[in-house]
Amino acid sequence: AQMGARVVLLEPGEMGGDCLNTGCVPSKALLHAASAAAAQRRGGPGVAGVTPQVDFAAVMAHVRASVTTIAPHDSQERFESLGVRVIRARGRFTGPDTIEAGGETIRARRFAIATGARPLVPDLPGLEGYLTSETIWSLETLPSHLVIWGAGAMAAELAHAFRRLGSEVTIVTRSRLLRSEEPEAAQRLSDMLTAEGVRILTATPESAGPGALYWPGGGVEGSHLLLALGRRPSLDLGLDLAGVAHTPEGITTNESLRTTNRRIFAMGDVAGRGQLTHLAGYHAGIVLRQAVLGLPARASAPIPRTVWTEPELAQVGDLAQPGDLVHSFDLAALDRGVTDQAQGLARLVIRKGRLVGVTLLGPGAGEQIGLWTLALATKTRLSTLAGVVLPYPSLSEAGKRALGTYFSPRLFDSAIVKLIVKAVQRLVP
Ligand SMILES: Cc1cc2nc3c(=O)[nH]c(=O)nc-3n(C[C@H](O)[C@H](O)[C@H](O)COP(=O)(O)OP(=O)(O)OC[C@H]3O[C@@H](n4cnc5c(N)ncnc54)[C@H](O)[C@@H]3O)c2cc1C
Ligand SMILES: NC(=O)c1ccc[n+]([C@@H]2O[C@H](COP(=O)([O-])OP(=O)(O)OC[C@H]3O[C@@H](n4cnc5c(N)ncnc54)[C@H](O)[C@@H]3O)[C@@H](O)[C@H]2O)c1
Repeated sequence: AQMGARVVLLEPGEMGGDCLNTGCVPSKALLHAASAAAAQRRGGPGVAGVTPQVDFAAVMAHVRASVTTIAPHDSQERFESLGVRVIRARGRFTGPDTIEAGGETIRARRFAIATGARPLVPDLPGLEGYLTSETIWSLETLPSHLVIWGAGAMAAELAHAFRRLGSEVTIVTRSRLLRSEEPEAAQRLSDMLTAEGVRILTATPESAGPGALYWPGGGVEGSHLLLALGRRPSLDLGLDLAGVAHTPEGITTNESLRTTNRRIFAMGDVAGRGQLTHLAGYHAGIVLRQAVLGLPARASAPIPRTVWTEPELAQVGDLAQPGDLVHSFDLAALDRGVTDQAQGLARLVIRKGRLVGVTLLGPGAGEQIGLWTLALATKTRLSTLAGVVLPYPSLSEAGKRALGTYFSPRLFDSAIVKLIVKAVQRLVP
């Protein structure tokens, strides 16, 4: 709209979507309060830890206040002030270039589908009265025992937060915690959650009750059950009438995010290429270039991801494949790691002399991953990265030290280097 296009926005729910109302923003606000509680409980060297006094109603007030403080940015009023026509109704395609919303039929040259995803609720006997990422934010009292089914990013973050605020927490999972993340970093994070008292059980539930899951020979009974089994793309949009192909994983798109109908693009969670807010924002830019400016664009940038626990687990690029070189550095071996009693690691994946993936586990990992994302996006050479001067003493040095373990043997164990040094020492005055 700001560039002069005529734009209609359809939204039946809260403006701002999942991230603002039920995802990133409330979860990070909750984690912030949980971190304060953990800091009190932990204390520090020569500083006694104390039992935190948690006022859960006040914690949730902070969660809601965070949402309402950010909400004006995504509000109907703001979009209208920018010249967008906002219709607060669900859209459904009625043909290849028409969509119906709120009793109106809208014909358009271009469409961008960004309908997001909804929590996966499995068909399980006795499953009722459960919480999801959409309903957990209206809790008024701290759950005495939160059972979380699933072990992805949402489970890790919310287990962490509720445990630190004082709930007993049990995660029930069919595999390890954060199974799509780098295995050692995920295992270390899992061990840290366990050390804080989160119970992790491996089981395949066959029935449920209020706050409870049961499997052959066992089960867990808590006060509340949270489903964290992933989110399924919202596809009930009349896509077949519009000639838009899709699978249960999302709308089928090419690298330019075009669907099987040339007029229609898909972006964000519904495109089935990952579920992250910054990915959705990146997709929006790719679609805008084509739909508004008529320029070509492809979604090919490296996308970082962070699990916002303490320590944070941040990754960009590829995980190691057979044949890759993996170089790591432990925060405990770093000067700042020693002074700050920091736990974590930096791990680089090198393929054919090029950096292809980075994992950081540690304080501030989510902030530091930006630099590595730039390195991957610009295909920066390893030698250039090794030459970057970083502030001492910082935890960001871990990545550079990991790179050092790649270069050291090449520099210090090389007969050629030794010969050159000998010659230089003899010849240079
Ligand atoms: C607990 C939790 C924590 C998260 N934390 C993070 C995080 O820290 N960082 C991060 O990057 N991501 C995080 N995410 C993921 C992030 O919230 C999503 O990836 C992001 O919101 C996706 O944006 P989107 O625009 O694709 O979809 P959404 O934000 O889901 O927006 C889709 C919108 O489409 C509307 N809609 C649906 N159907 C129709 C229809 N037929 N017509 C019109 N409108 C329709 C919906 O009402 C909704 O408002 C988190 C998610 C959860 C659940
Ligand atoms: N910090 C972040 O960026 C952040 C935080 C929270 C959520 N999110 C996003 O929101 C979305 C939802 O989060 P999530 O953690 O629910 O999804 P997820 O896909 O990350 O994890 C789903 C978990 O459920 C398990 N699972 C799925 N089906 C199952 C079944 N039938 N039985 C047993 N286990 C099953 C999976 O093995 C996995 O552990 C994700 O796409 C995630 O990327 C992002």
